[in-house]
Amino acid sequence: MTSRISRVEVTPVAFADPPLLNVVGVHQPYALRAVVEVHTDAGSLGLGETYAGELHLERLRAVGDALGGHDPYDLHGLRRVVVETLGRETGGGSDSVGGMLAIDSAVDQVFSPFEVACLDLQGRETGRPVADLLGGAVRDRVPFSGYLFYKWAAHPGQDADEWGEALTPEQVVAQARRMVEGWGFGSLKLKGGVLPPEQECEAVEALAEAFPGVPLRLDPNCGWTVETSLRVAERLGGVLEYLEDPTLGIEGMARVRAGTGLPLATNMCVIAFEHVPPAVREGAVDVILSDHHLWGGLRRSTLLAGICDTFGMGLSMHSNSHLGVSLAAMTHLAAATPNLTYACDTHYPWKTEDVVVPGVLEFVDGAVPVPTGAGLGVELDRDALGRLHEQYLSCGIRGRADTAYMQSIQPDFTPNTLRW
Ligand SMILES: O=C([O-])[C@@H](O)[C@@H](O)[C@H](O)[C@@H](O)C(=O)[O-]
Ligand SMILES: [Mg+2]
Repeated sequence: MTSRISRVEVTPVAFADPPLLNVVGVHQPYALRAVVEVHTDAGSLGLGETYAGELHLERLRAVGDALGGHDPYDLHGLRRVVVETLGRETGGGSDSVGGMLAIDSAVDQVFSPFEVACLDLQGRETGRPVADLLGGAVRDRVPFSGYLFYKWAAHPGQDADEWGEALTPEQVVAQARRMVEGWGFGSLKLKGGVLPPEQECEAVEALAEAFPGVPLRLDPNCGWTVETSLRVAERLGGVLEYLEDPTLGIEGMARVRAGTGLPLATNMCVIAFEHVPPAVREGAVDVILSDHHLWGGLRRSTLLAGICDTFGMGLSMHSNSHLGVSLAAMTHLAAATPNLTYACDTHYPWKTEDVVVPGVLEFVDGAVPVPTGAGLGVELDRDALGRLHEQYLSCGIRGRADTAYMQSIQPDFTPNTLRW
């Protein structure tokens, strides 16, 4: 008899996050995630992980409540449940919601952790790794890039963390050294948009000198005008593997791309399927950063990969602060995506706490060996889940608010978007 979903648990957790700086402010002392568990009446379990802002949690719970009796192998039906549930929540079916973008994007984001959990469950039941359910692994290890951030030594009122301050080129190089020595990363990405572009160029040049031959990326999250982007592209043309989101919007990116031979990548102007046609038409980008949390799960991410392939665009992978369930899902997806040839982003080295049992997800020479166990190959550490849930309840943070947190420390701060 086909097993049916009997119970869904959505558990928000908070884990310690260092004061990483970006274009809109600084990371709060805790990052939030939601762990999704899908249980069946046959005793099977599947895991997913996603964002944990309050509205998103509400939507996850509404969908979770609607999933009782659903066949966990029916992923198209699962998507219909998400569409119907969110449609009801916004006062009608998605067809009656004007604009579509918000609702469609919400559907993808809410669908994603349930899809991942159902694939994990299917893998556990069939004894196959999730990569096998996505067409099979084409690589047995997935390279990630070391993700460097300008940062303060500590959150206000706390002792310095183990990474220390990184505000100068020398400190950025020291941070990179720690990443390379600790995790073996063979490529590096610097989060920019924090300091004037000349200073960020100096940091990249210092990295190039300290790590000859290592592919480098710079991502100012639209901190620059088109003119500044072109100036930076000229200066760093021989140094960067790609420049990520130097400026705002498809049109702005297309203007930069028309003036440089340096490949441009994005996780900001192409974040949903409807953005792909205008981006292709206008020649806005060379590389799209996929993200299964945003693009509607693992199978839709492989659809995006096919589209990139068709249009001759490169494919890389985006990351936000995340835990081990997501790292496992990212690794299976990347393993089963032939044209994902760039090292993937991950915030994983920045966290000190996790919800999965340690030992499966290890970085070896900058890559994560694809878990070979059934499903995602990771197990929940129930004590850790409980502890991080308690931390969520007590920390008072209910959504990501980098700008508000920065303004609580520097009241005159305004986001650096298009500042330079
Ligand atoms: O964690 C951060 O501060 C990053 O800036 C993140 O929010 C971005 O979404 C991301 O890493 C990116 O590549 O743009
Ligand atoms: Mg980016």
